[in-house]
Amino acid sequence: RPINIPIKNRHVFITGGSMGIGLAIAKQAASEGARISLLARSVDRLQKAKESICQAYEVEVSIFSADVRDYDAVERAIKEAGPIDVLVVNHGVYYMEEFETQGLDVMKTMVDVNLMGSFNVIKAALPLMKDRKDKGPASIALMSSMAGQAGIYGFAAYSATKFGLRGLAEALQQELLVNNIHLSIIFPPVTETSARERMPEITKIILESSPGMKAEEVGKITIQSIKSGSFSIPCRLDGRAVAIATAGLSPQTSFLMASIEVVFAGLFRFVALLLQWRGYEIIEKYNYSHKKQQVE
Ligand SMILES: NC(=O)C1=CN([C@@H]2O[C@H](COP(=O)(O)OP(=O)(O)OC[C@H]3O[C@@H](n4cnc5c(N)ncnc54)[C@H](OP(=O)(O)O)[C@@H]3O)[C@@H](O)[C@H]2O)C=CC1
Ligand SMILES: CCCCCCCCCCCCCCCC(=O)[C@@H](N)CO
Repeated sequence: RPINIPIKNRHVFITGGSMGIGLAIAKQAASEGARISLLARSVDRLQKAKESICQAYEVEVSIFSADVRDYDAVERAIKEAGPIDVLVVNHGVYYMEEFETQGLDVMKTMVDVNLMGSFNVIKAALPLMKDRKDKGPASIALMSSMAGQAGIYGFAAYSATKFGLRGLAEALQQELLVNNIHLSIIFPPVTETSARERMPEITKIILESSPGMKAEEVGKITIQSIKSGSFSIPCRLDGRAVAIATAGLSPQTSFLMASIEVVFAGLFRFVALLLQWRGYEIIEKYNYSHKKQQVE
């Protein structure tokens, strides 16, 4: 069913809100009159983020320093912040490398921060979210990635964590229906943020056809789509196409989008196969010209 989730005068709590996409989401929510809480590790960056929001908008901003891997620290922060109406689980780390050479310690960091960290945040926030004053429709939004809709060369471990968030969102939505809490999951393409982007050559070539987005655009779309209760949130036309191709058994709050998914399912599968074809061609050419062994 279609749903409306108000933002104005409500409490929006954003993990990883001190920079990049999280800060852009915070600024968009602030511009729409929300009370903001930010959680991240570096106090310095949190302070700067708070200043930059308060300079532009007259809203209350609270900051909390905690590592999402530390459940007790997360719980303390959330209890201090008070009942949450919109929880944006945005924190995340990414390291792109072939699975074979990437260290297990690096993979574990991604699992611990991206997946376990998200469990910690949601688990700590749920009791307070159920306790929210107005009992109006509330939201939990998870930050995935287009690499959480499709596996891409060099993203093996990262993709696994971002695919994981989708399973979490689909299952949790069924549990939280009774509490009028609505799940969203965002799938941005490569976004210009401060984070360093070292990646394999092949990954670079595959991503060449997908231009970068600005964090501000992702922030705008995220808040706008949370308000309209969208479950899957693609960020651009290409993302929309991938979302239709990978709709699977995910919920859909828009009758229009549901109809498009049903009618064009076959066509979008065809387009997906063309994309794979092109991707595999890139990989085969690269391997051939670098004289890597190739199985026919
Ligand atoms: N940039 C991109 O191209 C894309 C990014 N994404 C996803 O969007 C989200 C944000 O990415 P982006 O803005 O680029 O990232 P940034 O690196 O710019 O910001 C990450 C934020 O998360 C916080 N953070 C990182 N680790 C922890 C931790 N252990 N505990 C608490 N906070 C933490 C950081 O603060 P601090 O370090 O101080 O803790 C910071 O506020 C991530 O989930 C990412 O996977 C998805 C698609 C594309
Ligand atoms: C052989 C397979 C071909 C498939 C083609 C699909 C094309 C989609 C490109 C989308 C790129 C999204 C990357 C997300 C980056 C991210 O999450 C950041 N953290 C890293 O920059």
